[in-house]
Amino acid sequence: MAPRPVESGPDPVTDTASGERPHRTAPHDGAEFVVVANRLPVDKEVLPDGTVNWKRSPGGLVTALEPILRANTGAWVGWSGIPDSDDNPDIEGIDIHAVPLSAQEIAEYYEGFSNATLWPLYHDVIVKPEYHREWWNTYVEVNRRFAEAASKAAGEGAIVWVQDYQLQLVPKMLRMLRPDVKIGFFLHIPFPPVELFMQMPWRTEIVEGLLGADLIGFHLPGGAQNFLYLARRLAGQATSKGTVGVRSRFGVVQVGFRTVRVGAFPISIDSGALAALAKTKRIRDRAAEIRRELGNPKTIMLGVDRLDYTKGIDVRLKAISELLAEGRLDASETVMLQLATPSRERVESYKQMRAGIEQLVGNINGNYATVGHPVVQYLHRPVPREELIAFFVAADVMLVTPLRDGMNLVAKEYVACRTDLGGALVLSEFTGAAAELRSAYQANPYDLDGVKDAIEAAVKQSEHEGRRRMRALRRQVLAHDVDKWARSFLGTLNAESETELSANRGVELVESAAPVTELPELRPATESAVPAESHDTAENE
Ligand SMILES: O=P(O)(O)OC[C@H]1O[C@H](O[C@H]2O[C@H](CO)[C@@H](O)[C@H](O)[C@H]2O)[C@H](O)[C@@H](O)[C@@H]1O
Ligand SMILES: Nc1ccn([C@@H]2O[C@H](COP(=O)(O)OP(=O)(O)O)[C@@H](O)[C@H]2O)c(=O)n1
Repeated sequence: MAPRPVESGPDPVTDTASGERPHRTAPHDGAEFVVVANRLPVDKEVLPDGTVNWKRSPGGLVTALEPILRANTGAWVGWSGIPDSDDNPDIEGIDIHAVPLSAQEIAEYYEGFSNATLWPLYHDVIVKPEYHREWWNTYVEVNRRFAEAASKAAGEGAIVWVQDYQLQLVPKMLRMLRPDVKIGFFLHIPFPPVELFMQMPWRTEIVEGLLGADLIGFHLPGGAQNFLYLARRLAGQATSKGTVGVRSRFGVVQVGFRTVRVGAFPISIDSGALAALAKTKRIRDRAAEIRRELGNPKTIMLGVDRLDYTKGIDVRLKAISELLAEGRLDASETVMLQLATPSRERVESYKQMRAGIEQLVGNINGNYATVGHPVVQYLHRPVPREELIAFFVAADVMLVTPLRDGMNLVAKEYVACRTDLGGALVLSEFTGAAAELRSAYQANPYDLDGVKDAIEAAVKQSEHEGRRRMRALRRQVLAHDVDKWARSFLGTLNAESETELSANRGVELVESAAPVTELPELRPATESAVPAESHDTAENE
């Protein structure tokens, strides 16, 4: 069978509802730089007196991109997070283009295809992905609306940066509407192993959707390599064959006359700002107060997560329960504080997981708490930013145990906050962060004995060992912040020729293959950090 070119005619992704090819929208004195993300960079807050306030979202993406947006006539295309709302908040310096979603679209595009199909499929099928044709149709339709909004927002020759798994069809749709713009795409979650991706009924459409971009970024080289393999096998495109590096040795897919680059750009946090805040008297005083409020135990362990089955909250609770049973942890001198932000609460797998975790918390406290002294303290609510930073400063051991996580910014935030070189980080090997944070106490979250050993080692570490490890972790996190992430991605997107990217010289294209339906013989690496190549870590420098 002949290879299917990406830009071949009528298909469900790029055709309009009327069956006509989309028209290029009229020109373009819009923004020079456009971010397209599922969510807007602001959250709606209704004050007690009824007035509406739009608060900047706390995430790293907004922090990293806001200065670039303000410096360049920037626009942001996204959903407000509210059903059926035509709110279009005014944000100084950023042109906001809200994409309204109906209740049905939220159910089918956001909760359905994004979070009950793609999310579990891309996270190692920890729960079973659901494949429903109506969800897919709504995903296509909503992606089209985002592409149309981006097309309207972008000025002639603009740079458009599309974010994440909810919008994988936007690059191709936008290219059809606006061939003049430069398109980047970044995937914030893992890109799955080929064998798992092949389950997806619409796998070719997704690969082709992404190939509409000029640069496709992943957190880890393994994800980039999985994608290159699929571009060759499913979309029939010629691809480079060398291994992909971190912010270097970019892969290449040749799509007709267009060259699509594929690379690894591990995201990070605003580490300098966080460290500065963590050092303030206000935060240090609050951290000391938190320790007192928790009864001044010898060891405070902390978990900070969205309540998501990928985060392995159950793993750490089971490990703690067994350590207490075996007398390796003493309930009278240990407190585990688990902060869990409510997330995707209408998705069935999230409801089930919440019930399981709350039962584990109850079991541990039932067995080991004394009156007025629960061993596990569990808060199911959002926590204000400064309070969260004080928790990081107060905690002796940070537990980050996901079964799979694209990056995990919490691990980096904890490290950034430990300006005192105190504390210890227990980190799952299956996070993106594990490839960089080599001096953490790393463990395989599927090996409960290994997790227990890592927790025990972290709790019992000597001060000297703790300082040595934290110093190395901090070097890495401070040297590689979110600004470096945004600059390296945009710098690569903007580089006109391969020779501008020194690492990209000598790319050899391997021949394209016909699309396959059977599983490939050669298995590219999973996106796992195991076995991890150390990302050019300042830690090791
Ligand atoms: O928008 P929600 O459905 O409420 O979910 C929140 C975000 O979760 C995901 O975060 C991922 O991105 C992080 C930053 O790159 C990364 O560290 C983490 O490992 C990922 O899970 C999701 O990718 C975002 O789109 C969501 O907005
Ligand atoms: N209770 C909580 C939990 C997380 N967070 C923040 O949410 C972000 C979570 O990012 P992450 O990369 O660890 O994981 P995802 O939730 O993006 O999958 C971090 O910036 C946390 O500080 C929060 O503000 N409050």
